[in-house]
Amino acid sequence: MVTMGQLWTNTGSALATLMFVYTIFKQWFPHFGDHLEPFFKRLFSRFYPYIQITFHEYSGEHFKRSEAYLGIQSYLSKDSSSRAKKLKANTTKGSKSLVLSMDDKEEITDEFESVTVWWQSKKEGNIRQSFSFYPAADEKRYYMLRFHRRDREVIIERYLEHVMREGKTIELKNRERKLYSNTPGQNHGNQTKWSHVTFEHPATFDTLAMEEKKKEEIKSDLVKFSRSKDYYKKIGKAWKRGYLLFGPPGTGKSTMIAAMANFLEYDVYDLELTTVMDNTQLRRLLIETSTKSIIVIEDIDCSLNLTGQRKKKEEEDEDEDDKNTIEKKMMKNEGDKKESKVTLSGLLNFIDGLWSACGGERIIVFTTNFVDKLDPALIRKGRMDKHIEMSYCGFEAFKVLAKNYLDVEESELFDEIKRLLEVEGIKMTPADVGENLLPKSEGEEGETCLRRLIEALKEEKEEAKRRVEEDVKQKKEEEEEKRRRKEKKAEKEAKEEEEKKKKNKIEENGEAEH
Ligand SMILES: Nc1ncnc2c1ncn2[C@@H]1O[C@H](COP(=O)(O)OP(=O)(O)OP(=O)(O)O)[C@@H](O)[C@H]1O
Ligand SMILES: [Mg+2]
Repeated sequence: MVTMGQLWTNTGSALATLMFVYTIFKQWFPHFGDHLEPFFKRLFSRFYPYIQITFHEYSGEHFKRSEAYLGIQSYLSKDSSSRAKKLKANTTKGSKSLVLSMDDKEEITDEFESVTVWWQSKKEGNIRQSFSFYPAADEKRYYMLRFHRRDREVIIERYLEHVMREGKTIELKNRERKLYSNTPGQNHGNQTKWSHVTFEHPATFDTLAMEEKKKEEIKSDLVKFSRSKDYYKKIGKAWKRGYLLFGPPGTGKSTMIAAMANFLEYDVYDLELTTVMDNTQLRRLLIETSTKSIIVIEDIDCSLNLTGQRKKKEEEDEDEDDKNTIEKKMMKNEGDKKESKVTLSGLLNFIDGLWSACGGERIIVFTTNFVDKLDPALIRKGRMDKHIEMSYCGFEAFKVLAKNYLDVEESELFDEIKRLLEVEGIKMTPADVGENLLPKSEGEEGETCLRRLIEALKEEKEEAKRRVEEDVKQKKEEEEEKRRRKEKKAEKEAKEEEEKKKKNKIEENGEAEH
């Protein structure tokens, strides 16, 4: 009895012999071979159980490298570097490291859902006679995927998508990240355009001085967001998330943005609203941003520089309600200034209008020193989904800084610092703490730096006391001034009233005489 395996082996070797004979035959009788070729192909495909798909490096117009080819190259780079025997190393534009891929004519296998596939890197074209460093123009490279025809469904429906998705992820990981800023271009009239530099900020969540719990919460929020493509699709929401970072200057708002970008490996778009002419330009800038990016608007409360005008108005009308909303600022901006006509509604449209959904995965971060000044419409949940307060340095945050700056994790001086920060409640920003901890000369001891910090904290306490006293004094003076003005006003009004009465009396008397 012949087993199935033996049958396949026999058929395979019979086919191979037939192909060999056919090749010889074709060499001797080239014209006759043309008639037989379709027949042989049909015969061959009936018994050959594999399917092949080729992915050419250049396909279509414009001599652009095919996305599929590049995706496969990235996908295979992770496996080929450990499995293939002959590798090619390439630097590609915008990539931060070498990309290893298998060399021509190499083959590796891959497994997916218990299905085995074979990838081959191939090259076709004329063999050159002369030596040259450059590839021949007629050399064509391609990847060939081979799999059993019983696995057709798995491969076509799921494996190829998996390869493309993984490849894209590896490509994105390998790319050099960029920091974009919008500057008015000289060649484009007043149009503002994105220009970029390589993003190389060293801040990470490890170096960020903040309570561990808060840090972990933000990190898991970011991770959850970046993995929620399908979830956002399911609930019908654009795949974006808004963060509002607020707190006094020097508490690490900008540093946090850099840490977020490094953590998620996103690009950063630093949007300067004051150079944006109008809502149309704002929209255009948004459309030009790429996926996997953080769009940052720093100091949103003073992005549109109108505080001067606001002050004038306040001086004229003292009793005016002190509701300093962005909308008011922007409305005035629209009327008085020619430079920027970005309105609150334009900005809101930018955040959650239809345009914000193009391109996918984006984080929008606003920073401000004065959260109370912002219009509630701007910071409501859904627009700014997560509000993060960046505050003065606590003991836990100090420990992170001491470790980063001085490599000190324990010291007897820590108790005193803890007392000053927690019991005395001295407020010092992480920026100032860091400055005090920074060794000022080569070989300065960690202990010296810690003592300097203790001194600075004590000084800060005195300074804060002085500030409070001054504030009280100033408030008193202001109230006194206000009272005086009110008195003056009342006096003036009484005087006017008296004069009015006098005038009326004279008129009445005059009429009586007539
Ligand atoms: N939480 C922090 N962790 C680590 N370093 C910090 C932190 N806060 C501030 N720093 C240090 O202080 C410097 C200033 O911080 P940063 O620019 O992030 O403050 P900011 O809150 O953005 O201030 P501003 O409101 O003035 O823009 C940074 O270079 C950083 O080294
Ligand atoms: Mg900042």
